[in-house]
Amino acid sequence: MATGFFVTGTDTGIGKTTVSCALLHAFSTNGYTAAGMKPVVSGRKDGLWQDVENLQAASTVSMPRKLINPYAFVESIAPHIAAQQTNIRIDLEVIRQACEKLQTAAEITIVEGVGGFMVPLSLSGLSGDRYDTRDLACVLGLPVILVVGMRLGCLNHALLTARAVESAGLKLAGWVANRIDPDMLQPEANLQTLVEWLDCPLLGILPYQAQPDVQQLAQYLDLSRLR
Ligand SMILES: Nc1ncnc2c1ncn2[C@@H]1O[C@H](COP(=O)(O)OP(=O)(O)OP(=O)(O)O)[C@@H](O)[C@H]1O
Ligand SMILES: C[C@H](N)[C@H](N)CCCCCC(=O)O
Ligand SMILES: [Mg+2]
Repeated sequence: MATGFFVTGTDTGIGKTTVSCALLHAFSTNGYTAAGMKPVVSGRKDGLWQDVENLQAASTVSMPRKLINPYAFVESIAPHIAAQQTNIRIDLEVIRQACEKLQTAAEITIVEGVGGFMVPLSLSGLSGDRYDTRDLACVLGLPVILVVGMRLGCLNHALLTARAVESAGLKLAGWVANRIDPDMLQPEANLQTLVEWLDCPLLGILPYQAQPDVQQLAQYLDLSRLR
């Protein structure tokens, strides 16, 4: 099995952190040491970057903040715009080295992306200067786990993302159905569609929980299905 996974999703706010934390718990329940990483975060609330806090809390090893989260921006905006505003260049090599250190400290590293799979990270979008979260996943060279936030529109987003992962030359290790919308119509038919159309294993179906409990949600994940 791989020693790390890059967790991407169908959008921002669809459960990447929730699933990443559940994965960390699932791995630690299975006897692995596990470290969470959020290379780039934007959006500080009440003095905290909640994604980083949650991943840190779900990890079994204690690592320096700078390694867990090399880049943190205050405003809740696209990271390359936040980077531009603060004159900070997101350096993929810095992230790669931090990830490598986490990987030597823990048996499994779970890296949460930012937003969806093709979020700009470079300061400039002019051709030649461009890189995004897909390039980050490639630099880390980790197999990808796709979190699908189950709501109307997710079929298109999930299939586009799977195609982008594959055309980047990365392995899709599995996908997770996260029931974020309790009122979604035809959830089973949508789920079945993705089972048929996504060419990677379904690792679990996480139920809707008004107050998500990542330790409980971990029980819905079957790590033995990871490809
Ligand atoms: N299974 C679930 N049931 C109910 N609510 C959920 C579930 N999974 C996630 N949520 C809620 O949805 C919101 C977004 O989840 P989360 O922060 O994990 O998304 P994300 O994809 O990591 O977002 P971001 O793009 O900001 O990193 C949170 O309020 C979270 O508690
Ligand atoms: C602020 C939010 N929660 C994330 N941290 C950043 C999401 C970036 C999305 C960029 C985009 O695709 O438009
Ligand atoms: Mg998150």
